[in-house]
Amino acid sequence: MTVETGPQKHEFQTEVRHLLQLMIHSLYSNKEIFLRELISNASDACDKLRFAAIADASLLGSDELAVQLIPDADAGTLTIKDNGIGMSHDDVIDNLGTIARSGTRKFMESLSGDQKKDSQLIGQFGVGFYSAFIVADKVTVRTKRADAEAVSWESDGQGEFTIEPSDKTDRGTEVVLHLRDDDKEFLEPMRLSALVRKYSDHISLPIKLANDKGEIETINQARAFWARPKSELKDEDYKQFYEQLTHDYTAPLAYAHHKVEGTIEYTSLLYIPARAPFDLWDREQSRGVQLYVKRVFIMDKAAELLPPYLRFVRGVVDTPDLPLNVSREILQGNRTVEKIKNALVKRVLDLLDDMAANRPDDYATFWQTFGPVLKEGLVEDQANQARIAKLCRFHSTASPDKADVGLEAYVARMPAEQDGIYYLTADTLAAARNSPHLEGFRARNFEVLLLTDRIDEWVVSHLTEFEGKKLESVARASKDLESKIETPEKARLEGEYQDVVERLTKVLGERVEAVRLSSRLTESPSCLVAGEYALSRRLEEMLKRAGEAAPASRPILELNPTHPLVEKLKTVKDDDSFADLGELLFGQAQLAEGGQLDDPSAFVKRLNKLLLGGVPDAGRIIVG
Ligand SMILES: Nc1ncnc2c1ncn2[C@@H]1O[C@H](COP(=O)(O)OP(=O)(O)OP(=O)(O)O)[C@@H](O)[C@H]1O
Repeated sequence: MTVETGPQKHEFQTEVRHLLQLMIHSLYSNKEIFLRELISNASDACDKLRFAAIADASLLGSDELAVQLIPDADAGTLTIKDNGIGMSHDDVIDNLGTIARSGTRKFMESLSGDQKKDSQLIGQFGVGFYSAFIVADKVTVRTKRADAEAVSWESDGQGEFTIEPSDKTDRGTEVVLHLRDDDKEFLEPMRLSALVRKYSDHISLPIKLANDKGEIETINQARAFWARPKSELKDEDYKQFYEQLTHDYTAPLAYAHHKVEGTIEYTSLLYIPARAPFDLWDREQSRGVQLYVKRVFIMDKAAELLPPYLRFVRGVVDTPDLPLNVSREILQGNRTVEKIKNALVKRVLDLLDDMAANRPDDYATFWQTFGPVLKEGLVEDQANQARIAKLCRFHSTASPDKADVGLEAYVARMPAEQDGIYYLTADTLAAARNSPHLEGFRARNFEVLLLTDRIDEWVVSHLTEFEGKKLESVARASKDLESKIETPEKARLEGEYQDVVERLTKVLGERVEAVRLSSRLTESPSCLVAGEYALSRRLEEMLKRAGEAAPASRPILELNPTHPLVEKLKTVKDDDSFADLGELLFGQAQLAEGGQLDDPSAFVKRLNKLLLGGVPDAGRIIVG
């Protein structure tokens, strides 16, 4: 029997193979980013060690945590060495052979072929290590955890990797890149220093490199960025730190840096990004700012420091007022955390107020990207509801193409005789713009907000007034609206139509609560409105589509007494013809608001009958 010795062979997970191929072929003109990714991993590894050392101080020893770059011109290798947490045999297999992240597939789907954009995606999806293969045709990783045997991992990035024991004795990881012939530039110390300053200057860990005289120097700033005085920092620095923090290479829209001393002490540096992360809508995804306690990294996404509706905010919070061994459990319900959180919410809202007031174009970008998320705050954060409401922007009949109408501006231009803030909810902007419900409001020059986000229906059920003005749906039978749309002819028309209304109520039976004349319509023949206390029609429709049992409320059918089709009803004596026309008016009212017909085929049959000349012809039927 032979005992197998030497390196163990493993195959890469299929996805890793694809990823490697994509990476190598799509990023050759932006090669340098590999250094940023590997330094970032090394720095994370040191953060992890520092964190582990909170429970076991012996881990830290006397060494300063640092990253070292070691170019070796003779061997043609560049080594990125750290004395961080290191990896065990199993860690190596898990981390450097598979991609356990759900983000990977999305990453690959997001690759656009535009190298600049694609290189920016890499860091965001947690696939940074593999960028080593952009410049290396072989990568060797030697690594050791304090509590495990050292291992050596090696691969040419083709489909397999090997693992074997290593003689490394000190804790940490060395990533040795066997540079391709074309990529030997990354052996030059000048080039390496320039790259570190470009990408990694604000990593709080020292990054070291030997100079021409062989002396080891720190080549970056190596100080916690947020702990530096504001006066020392330029706009550019804030942007660079943002890139390092988020791997998002689109400049942020705004940032705020504060040092607070008083009953609670903290430093916060908060950013509003200009673009949404791919998982913004995934409510399961972790989110939040980084938490440090006395400069020691504690956790990456401390969700407790900001409410969910501000989950787009990125940044860092550093406080001496929490214990170093703070866990997520301790964060929950902690009073210090609660206080910091309230203060951070104010800071973010201040930042947004300022942007809205002084930089409307940036604010428009913000709103387009994160508006629907911020709106959740109207529901979630009662205490700040009024402030959030001011920050919201909507489409309206006065601005149908751009969501740029704020409630303050709306109220400021309301005509004297208007006293509510009117809105219409619909599935699409097109449906909203063309809704028959708007006709009467347009005719009277009352602006109507057009709400088409899924969340809007929920929002208006919580935001019931703004600056003392009630928000009112135009698709609701509010008495208030009724009185406004009164016309002098109303009584006369009502007399004229009494018979039609009675007959139609009989035809439609259980399906409607009532039939009545409308003066909100000026062009369309009919529309449906919800009773004053009923669920909104759209909410009901949404619940129905989601398979939920919506409390069955019946709509009110309103008829436009000046429309020829409605006028025709008065003259149709034959009951069947009357029913046909009545059903069609009811059906089109359902369709016009994006609803579903109860019996579409019957509707189509009736429509065809009328198209083929069966329009209840008053003359003929009277004669008949
Ligand atoms: N120098 C290192 N020391 C210890 N572990 C490392 C090191 N480099 C990589 N790893 C491990 O390998 C994993 C995969 O690294 P990779 O760069 O592909 O993704 P990531 O670092 O998790 O994601 P992101 O780049 O978004 O931070 C890391 O999560 C880490 O556990």
